[in-house]
Amino acid sequence: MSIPDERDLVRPAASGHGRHIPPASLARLTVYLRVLGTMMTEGIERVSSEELAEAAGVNSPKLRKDLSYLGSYGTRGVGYDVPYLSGQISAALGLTLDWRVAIVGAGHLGRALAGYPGFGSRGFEVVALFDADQMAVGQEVGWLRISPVEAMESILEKTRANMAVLAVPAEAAQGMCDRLVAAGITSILSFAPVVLQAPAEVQIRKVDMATELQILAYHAQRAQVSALATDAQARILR
Ligand SMILES: NC(=O)c1ccc[n+]([C@@H]2O[C@H](COP(=O)([O-])OP(=O)(O)OC[C@H]3O[C@@H](n4cnc5c(N)ncnc54)[C@H](O)[C@@H]3O)[C@@H](O)[C@H]2O)c1
Repeated sequence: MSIPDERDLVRPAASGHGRHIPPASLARLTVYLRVLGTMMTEGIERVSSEELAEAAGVNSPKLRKDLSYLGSYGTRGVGYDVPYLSGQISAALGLTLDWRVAIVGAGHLGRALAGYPGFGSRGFEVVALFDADQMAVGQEVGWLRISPVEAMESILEKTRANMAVLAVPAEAAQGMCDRLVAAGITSILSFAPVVLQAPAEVQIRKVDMATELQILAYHAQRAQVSALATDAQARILR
């Protein structure tokens, strides 16, 4: 490992807490958190910003900027304290809270999410899985049993769910969103390909793989065009 830069030691700075973190930085913080988690399992206690940035696939000025949103700054020659920084990012992302997730819709996606073992270690516990299909109700997915959507409100209360995932068809999404909001859920991740309406205090995140693929295709096409242009220029100069 290289010698850590002393600016790398992260200290809490009261002024930084509660600052708005831009979405791109927020996304990168989750990557730093994952990298730091791996470092902790490897017993690494300190890391320089260059090493952390390289492991996360970003440049170190960007990493420093992202960490500045946590109210963190460093002191020359020490490096980041890995467990401390990890705790600091977790706190900023709200992961030290108890997130109890209910999944609505136990089809292909809902079952895959409910059966994924990786959420627990990242602070999310799937506590309920609902479906409208009576044939699906009662089936086991991992350690969960699919509950009837008719009983959703009482089960949300009993399980103290505070976050929901919508994995229902588009036509059912708004109705289920309304019921979740009426039941007090204010954080919803939706996979349904539809724009959902909800009060301003409700956070809705939409996951749209098709959009992501389109963006990927756009970048791939631009890279191709630029490679062709470079090639053509090289031919002319030859
Ligand atoms: N965002 C993405 O990248 C992405 C990818 C795949 C699928 N999707 C979307 O995710 C959703 C689920 O996809 P899927 O492949 O799992 O579909 P699916 O048909 O396999 O599952 C949908 C499930 O929802 C249940 N359901 C229907 N109405 C319901 C209601 N009111 N309450 C509770 N359950 C209800 C159905 O019985 C079914 O089990 C769809 O809207 C789909 O378009 C999004």
